[in-house]
Amino acid sequence: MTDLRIALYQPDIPGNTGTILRLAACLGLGVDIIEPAGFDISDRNLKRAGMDYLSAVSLTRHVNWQKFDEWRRTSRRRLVLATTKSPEPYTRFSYRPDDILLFGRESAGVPEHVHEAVEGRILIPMVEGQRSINLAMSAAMIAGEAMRQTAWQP
Ligand SMILES: C[S@@+](CC[C@H](N)C(=O)[O-])C[C@H]1O[C@@H](n2cnc3c(N)ncnc32)[C@H](O)[C@@H]1O
Repeated sequence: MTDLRIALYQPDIPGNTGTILRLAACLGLGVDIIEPAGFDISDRNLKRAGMDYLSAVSLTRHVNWQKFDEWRRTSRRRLVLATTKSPEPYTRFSYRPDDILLFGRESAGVPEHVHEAVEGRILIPMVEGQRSINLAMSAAMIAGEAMRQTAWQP
């Protein structure tokens, strides 16, 4: 497998997940949802944001972090975590075409053990004093840079 993927760690807000699923459907990116999510996949706000694009997404749901991590290690993929706690700007990181871009939950990011399990940690630099960028916005920015560097073709 060589597809670039977006993974969402226990997402809380269905509209963000729907927006990311629509982005992935349009760009041909795979998506992994690491459960438990804070909503059901049939949530009407997810459907409103994802619209009819949802049926076109290559989506895999993983029952928990452990199962997801086992799967991605077996498939020898790197995990690249987007986090406000990294000093490394996302534009300086060298992406591979089969990387999994991992994003934390809206309420709390990812726990420490997930932070430690990944191969890369990247930051979208922000103005001093600002806390974080919307999950779907940060996914679009980082996926865009990874696609640019790896000459991704939908
Ligand atoms: C709304 S933010 C989470 C904020 C959360 N309170 C925290 O402390 O991490 C949701 C996710 O978007 C991504 N994100 C948001 N802003 C980011 C930034 N400036 N750099 C890298 N990732 C970012 C991260 O993956 C983050 O876990």
